[in-house]
Amino acid sequence: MAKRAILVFRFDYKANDSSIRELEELASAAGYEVVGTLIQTRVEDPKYNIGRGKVHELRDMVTREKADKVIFFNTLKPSQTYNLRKELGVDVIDRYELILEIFAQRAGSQEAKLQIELARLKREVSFAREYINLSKRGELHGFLGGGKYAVDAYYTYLSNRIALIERVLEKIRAQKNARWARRSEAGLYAVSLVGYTGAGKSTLFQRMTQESVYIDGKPFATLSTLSRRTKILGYPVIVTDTIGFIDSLPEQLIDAFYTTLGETLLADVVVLVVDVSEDIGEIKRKFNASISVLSDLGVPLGKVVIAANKIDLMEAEDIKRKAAVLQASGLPVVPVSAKQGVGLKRLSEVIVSKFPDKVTETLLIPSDGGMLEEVLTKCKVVDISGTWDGKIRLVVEGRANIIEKLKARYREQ
Ligand SMILES: Nc1nc2c(ncn2[C@@H]2O[C@H](COP(=O)(O)OP(=O)(O)OP(=O)(O)O)[C@@H](O)[C@H]2O)c(=O)[nH]1
Repeated sequence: MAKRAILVFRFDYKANDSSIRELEELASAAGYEVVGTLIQTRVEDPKYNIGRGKVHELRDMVTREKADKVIFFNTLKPSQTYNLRKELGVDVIDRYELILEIFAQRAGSQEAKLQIELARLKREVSFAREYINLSKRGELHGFLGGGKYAVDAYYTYLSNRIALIERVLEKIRAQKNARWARRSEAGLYAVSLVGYTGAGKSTLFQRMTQESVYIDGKPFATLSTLSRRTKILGYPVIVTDTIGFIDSLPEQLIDAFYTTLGETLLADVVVLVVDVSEDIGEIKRKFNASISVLSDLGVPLGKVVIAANKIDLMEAEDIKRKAAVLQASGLPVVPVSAKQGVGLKRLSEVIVSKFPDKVTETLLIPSDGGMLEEVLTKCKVVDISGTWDGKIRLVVEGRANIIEKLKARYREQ
């Protein structure tokens, strides 16, 4: 049975609907049933984050709705979490921990698991710091029980563990880079799908690779990077699906997920999937968030193609209007429906037009031996014919260095 959760929002000035919607989506992605929402507009209360009167209201709501958990939109200080738990008698977490819960549920690879642990530990460190400060000021009041010595020891343990995990992740990252280098050496162009969570990356990935990945319409369905080999208009390609972006993702989480997103740096083409069925305000907000993540990663915008997705849900006029908004960014925009397979040919053409170092060459290869198979896996064959002396004439397109190597191979034979 789904756990019952109450969502709490404290806004400084006025309520923000998209923040409310987003936390609801995150909570349901983590498997909670949202049984109540409490919103307050006021400055932060140091003890409970929300006002004391609201805490009483929240306690009544927890009892009435038989809630198991209270989830705060606002980042809670450890002492606030402690005070709220004591007052409410149920577990209290914030948005950061909720995202970690989702990540932990979806983590597949060793790398993803380590990244999540790292993010958790970093949060713990900031908690331990606050414990130390509170204990110095003599304000612990039985909070954490263990006293200053235990907290110091715990702090050291956390720091050592963080350093260790960072070293392991560094190694995994280096191995990945080497793998990518080998792929491009094998002639494969690399295409990465990126975008705001829920934009339809996994659906497009599945279309492009005709293989099934985990899709359930919930945020972060794709946690660890997924790569598949396929052909786009005849070119051998590695397509990679990446974790969904989310704006105002806590900075420590962005750090922790660098390894996953970092791969997009190495792609030849980055397809930014945007859900254009949403209203213009949402489209702009999510588009800007995605572009800023790409810039943070150092992805040159010249590599980026926008797939304006979910046009099956829209009128022609609306598609035009929204595509124009995205085109204002100066990036190429292709309207598509990943779900219904509309616009994918045009998308493929734009992707291929961005492949770097592309050359066309004619090769003459013997009809025996494995050479034909090798050529087929490494480049696009534009034309194929037989010669009078039993050889095969191939017109091929592909990466310049690969075709050079193939020609050298041929001369050797
Ligand atoms: N109508 C419509 N729905 C789509 C289309 N593409 C994707 N969807 C739906 O949108 C939801 C999210 O799609 P996903 O492919 O899981 O999105 P994602 O970007 O991979 O999301 P994360 O993995 O969470 O980052 C699913 O319910 C899909 O069925 C489309 O072209 N049209």
